[in-house]
Amino acid sequence: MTTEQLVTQIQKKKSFLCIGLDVDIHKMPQHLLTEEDPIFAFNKAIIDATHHLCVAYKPNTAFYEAYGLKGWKALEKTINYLNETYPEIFTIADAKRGDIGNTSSMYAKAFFKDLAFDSVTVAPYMGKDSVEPFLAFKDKHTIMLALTSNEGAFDFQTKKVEGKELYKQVLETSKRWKNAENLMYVVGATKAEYFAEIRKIIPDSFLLVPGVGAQGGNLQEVCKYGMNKHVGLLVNSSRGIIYASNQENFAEASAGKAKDLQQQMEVILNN
Ligand SMILES: O=C(O)c1cc(=O)[nH]c(=O)n1[C@@H]1O[C@H](COP(=O)(O)O)[C@@H](O)[C@H]1O
Repeated sequence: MTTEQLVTQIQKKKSFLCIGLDVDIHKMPQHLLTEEDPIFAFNKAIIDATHHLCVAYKPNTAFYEAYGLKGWKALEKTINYLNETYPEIFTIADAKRGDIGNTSSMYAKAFFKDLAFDSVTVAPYMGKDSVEPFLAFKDKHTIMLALTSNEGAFDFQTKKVEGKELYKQVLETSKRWKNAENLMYVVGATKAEYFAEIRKIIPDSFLLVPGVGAQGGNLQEVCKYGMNKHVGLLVNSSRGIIYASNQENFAEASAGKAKDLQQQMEVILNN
């Protein structure tokens, strides 16, 4: 999917919501456990109930890898279902990959070709040759960790190296890489006070913003400092939406939570 197509969807749906499909079989409605593939059954129900309220879904691969082959199969069924049924949706494999060049090429192939995701999250730590293999894919997007939502972000990312915070160096340096137009960045919603500085370095890039909902990030604050003229934000909530209820009506309850966020986004977009 191109960035222009993503922007069109945001304008059409009046939403820049990304729903995180972080499935934990202990938290899902227990009546689904009798299904042949409970993880896929859960995802399908959530997707069918919420697809009109969001523009992206983000399965975090950890929640699938934890269940071995069955989990990977459910991930494959989920991305195929999204691509076949709702091709207008932007898909994110939250895998946080990155390795020496030839290994990164295989990771890129796994998520962009075999599983046909629109984007994948990547760690910047190993540098240019670990990220460029992902950037080589046309109309695919590499979402690089910049300033993450967790407490540990202060261990390295905000530390100054040669007078400048590491996350700023990540942003400035990566802008010069080959096919950098395919880069997006992760900035945590819990770090709203950093968005203005970040926008000075990357005014036009899309930002994936996790941390609204269960981690306590504030949507209005994020938008105030992080939004650009093309919106430029994908705000993610996972647990806050998908575990709204573990009863028979779980999908409806998730749609209610998604609608709450979508309506707040609509107000922001109309202002
Ligand atoms: O890359 C991510 O998506 C990510 C980066 C980050 O800084 N913080 C963060 O929470 N995430 C992911 O975003 C999701 C947040 O989930 P909830 O806290 O349940 O909304 C999880 O899949 C996290 O792994």
